[in-house]
Amino acid sequence: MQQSMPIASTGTRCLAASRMLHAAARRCLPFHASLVPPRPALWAMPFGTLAPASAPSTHAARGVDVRTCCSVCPSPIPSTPSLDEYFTITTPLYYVNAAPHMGSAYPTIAADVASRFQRLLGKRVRFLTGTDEHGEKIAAAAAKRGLSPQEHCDDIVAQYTDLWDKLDIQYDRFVRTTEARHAELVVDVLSRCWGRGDIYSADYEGWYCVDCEEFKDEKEMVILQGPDGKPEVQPRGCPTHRKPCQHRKEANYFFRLSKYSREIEELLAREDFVQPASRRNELMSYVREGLRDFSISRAAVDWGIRVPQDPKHTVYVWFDALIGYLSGLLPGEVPARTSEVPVHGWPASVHVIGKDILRFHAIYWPGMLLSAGLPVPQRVFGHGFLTKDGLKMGKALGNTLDPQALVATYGADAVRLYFMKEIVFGQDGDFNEVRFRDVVNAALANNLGNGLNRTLNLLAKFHDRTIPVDASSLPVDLPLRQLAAERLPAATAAYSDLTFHEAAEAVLALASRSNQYLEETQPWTKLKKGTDEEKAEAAAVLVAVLEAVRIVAVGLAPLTPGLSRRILSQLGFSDEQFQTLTWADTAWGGLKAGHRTAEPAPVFVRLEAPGEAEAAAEAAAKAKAAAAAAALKPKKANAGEGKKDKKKERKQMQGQSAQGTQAGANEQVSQEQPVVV
Ligand SMILES: Nc1ncnc2c1ncn2[C@@H]1O[C@H](COP(=O)(O)OP(=O)(O)OP(=O)(O)O)[C@@H](O)[C@H]1O
Repeated sequence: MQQSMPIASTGTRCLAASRMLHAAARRCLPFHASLVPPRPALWAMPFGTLAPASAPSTHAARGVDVRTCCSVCPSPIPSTPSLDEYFTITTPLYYVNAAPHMGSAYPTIAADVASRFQRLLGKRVRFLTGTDEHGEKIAAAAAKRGLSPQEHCDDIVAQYTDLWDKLDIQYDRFVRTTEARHAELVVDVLSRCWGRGDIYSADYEGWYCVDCEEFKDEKEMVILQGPDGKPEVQPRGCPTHRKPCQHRKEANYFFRLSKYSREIEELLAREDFVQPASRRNELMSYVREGLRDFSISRAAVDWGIRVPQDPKHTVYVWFDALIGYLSGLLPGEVPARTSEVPVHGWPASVHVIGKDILRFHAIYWPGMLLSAGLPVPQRVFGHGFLTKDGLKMGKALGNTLDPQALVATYGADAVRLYFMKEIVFGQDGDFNEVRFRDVVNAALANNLGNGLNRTLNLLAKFHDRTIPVDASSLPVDLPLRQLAAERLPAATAAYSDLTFHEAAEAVLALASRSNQYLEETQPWTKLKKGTDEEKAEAAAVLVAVLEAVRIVAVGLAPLTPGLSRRILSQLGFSDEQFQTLTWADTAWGGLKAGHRTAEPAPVFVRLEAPGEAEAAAEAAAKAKAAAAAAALKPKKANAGEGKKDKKKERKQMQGQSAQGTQAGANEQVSQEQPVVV
């Protein structure tokens, strides 16, 4: 554990240093020297600015490792490679008061999509997710279940990791705030803030929302309606949780947030710090009204990290949880020290969070980081709410949608695509299951899956599953090639901006156009009866469609990784090739003459309502039995027979192979798919 210095001496040393800013501090501690006004905003400094190689440092002069020599007087922060090489993204650290719901899955899917895209770009991605496990709400939830808080947390965390696996979430690190290393880092950060004179003891009185774990300003509280529509006796309530707030008076330790008002205001003035931009104004006016210090300890809460300077207190759950973004980045083998943080992917490129916790991330958190001598995150994205009857879906209200059931019924790709495509990231959105099936079927089953299957069947029938010409040899003004050149850059920009619905639309437009192109050109006719020239033209159409679908598969890989893998497998690419894709693979020209595709099989099974799926399966089984019975009867010459055969043949040529029914089978399709190397 980190040593805890007596408060007085800690404060004295730092205070002394800051009084001597122009003299000794400048000589001895570059960190303190950085406080000498005028100074540029810390977030504007590139890595290494806090500890320029040329800066005089007594630490360095003494030959001491600057990262570990001093935790009380903050040591200089070592530099890391360029920020451009990194992409560090975080989800909220979810509060484990109850099982995850669709609202918990939503930002995690978004962060996964963003990080998969950045990996394709070749960035060194750190995707951090995890859980916030301390505080009175957790202790109460555990007691209600007759479990110890730790047992309760372990159980809920297992539900999160299981859900992330089922949703195909490829995180790099799952942080838990009950980890010993996390506690060590919290103590270290707290000691730094203490050392800066930013922590003091005071009484506080106010209205507390236990569900938010936050004191509320009276003016933001809402009048709650009683069951008969009349205001309740206790009229003050939390605007998010619609529950009464408790009036509390406590002696706590406070963080001097007000000291960082100017820096935070400057930070918010930066256009790209808080996104979407519409959320910035709200925060700006909150800051302009004057930032108040916030309490960072609780005397009455046992389930938390002890404040080493006063062990009667535990660290306030928000001060504790935010530091999870730092402890989660530290690899197991390095000491859990603040000075290690910037060499392991900090600052975050983006924190993805809900709009409910924007104030903590865009105001309190930067204040804490500035005090601890760390860079602030580059971007904070406050997404909207999934709602039910106009209210935020949440664990506290219990009005949730179960993502486990949704994935079990429809598969991960469908869930991922729907929420990213249909709800503008940043705005609120409602869920409707019928619409969900319609949207996903239109995009993935009809346009993409069916189009691919039809084309592959034609290729199998007329070209022995072999690509006849290089896709790169097709004319640059070919409609599909032109559209790909236009839409893929749009998708690149949209993924970078976290406007996922635009990315999905840009890529899917190519899938839809491919299907249309197939209808327009009708290659099956020419392939069957055409001249040599016409046959060559039709072959080129097949290549163009398959190449477009290949590009769609790469372009959709961040959104629907399972489906993309299945498509590429159908196109004859190995699993290894899928694992090593890059965004450059969205360029036209990947399919080469002589390349063999796989035996055609559906890549996406149409979604149907659970009951309908069973009914359809039953009907299919009956039809099969009837066909088998009919086959046993002696055949009669029949004029209609030839026609039927023709129809059947045409259908086969168009590749309209019977697609299965239930979407759960989509995952199975992927497992059963032969991978052609
Ligand atoms: N309805 C929702 N829509 C979108 N995101 C949500 C929703 N509910 C929770 N989240 C995400 O989870 C984050 C908060 O995590 P937390 O574990 O506190 O969830 P919660 O369900 O809101 O909890 P509670 O209902 O107890 O307040 C939010 O900032 C947001 O990113």
